[in-house]
Amino acid sequence: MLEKFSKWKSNLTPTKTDGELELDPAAVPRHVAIIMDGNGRWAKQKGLPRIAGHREGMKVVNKIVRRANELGVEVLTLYAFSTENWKRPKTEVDYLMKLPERFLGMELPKLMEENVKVRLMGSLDHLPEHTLRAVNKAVHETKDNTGLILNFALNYGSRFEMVEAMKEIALKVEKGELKPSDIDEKVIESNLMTADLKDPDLLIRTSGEIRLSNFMLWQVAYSEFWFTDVLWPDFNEEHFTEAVSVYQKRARRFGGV
Ligand SMILES: CCc1cc(N2CCCCCC2)n2ncc(-c3ccc(F)cc3)c2n1
Repeated sequence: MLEKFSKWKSNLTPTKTDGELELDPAAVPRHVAIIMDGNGRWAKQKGLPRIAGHREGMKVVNKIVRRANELGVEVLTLYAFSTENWKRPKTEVDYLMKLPERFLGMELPKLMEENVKVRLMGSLDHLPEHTLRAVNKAVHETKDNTGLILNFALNYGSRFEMVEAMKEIALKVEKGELKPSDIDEKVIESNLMTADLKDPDLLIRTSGEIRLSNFMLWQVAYSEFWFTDVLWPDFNEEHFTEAVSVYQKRARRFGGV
């Protein structure tokens, strides 16, 4: 089983340079979701504080958003902060909560130029006011853009999302808007935070961990998974292109249905 898993992991560096990877523009995954893992480990390996890894990781977000947009990806979901991350030291959480405004302060003009639409998913009401202000401003300013949907998962947890969906459905049954026999996959999906999005075609996780970590558990039921040992701060456009190339090869092998 272990060697089966190890097949999933790509090498530390792309097997080919970007120029050699042939991608089929008609078979680009519409929705790519990424668990951006390995920031703390990257910092530790370099003898730096953990926040240095998060800062470096934020620069990678920029590069991958650009590459995804270039390739024609429709939705890019990035797992930026999980419901479990609140357990980290306060100093680290405080630093993380400043990253959205730092990122948007630098990148929002370019995101506008590139017709990118910023979207959020998670329990946003628990975020600090300054974080909320920054992300809501970006969502508002980009709401009419029609290009790549950049979906940040902030204070997101899949089990919480599913519990909330079940509560909403139970309420609709209680109010007589729904019968229990009406409840099917479509009803559940329409009550999830991703109701307006297609499921991820490709899930990428960096840093060598082979786990979902309570991320989009319902939505990734049929997704292709691509795990890489590369730590997020070392992840680059070539790694992203390689993940898309591997996705396309698998799709071809399984008839792409
Ligand atoms: C709130 C925690 C957090 C952490 C974080 N990291 C740290 C963890 C993962 C690596 C990437 C850098 N980033 N990077 C961008 C954002 C961001 C979020 C929303 C938004 F609208 C614009 C940017 C971000 N947010």
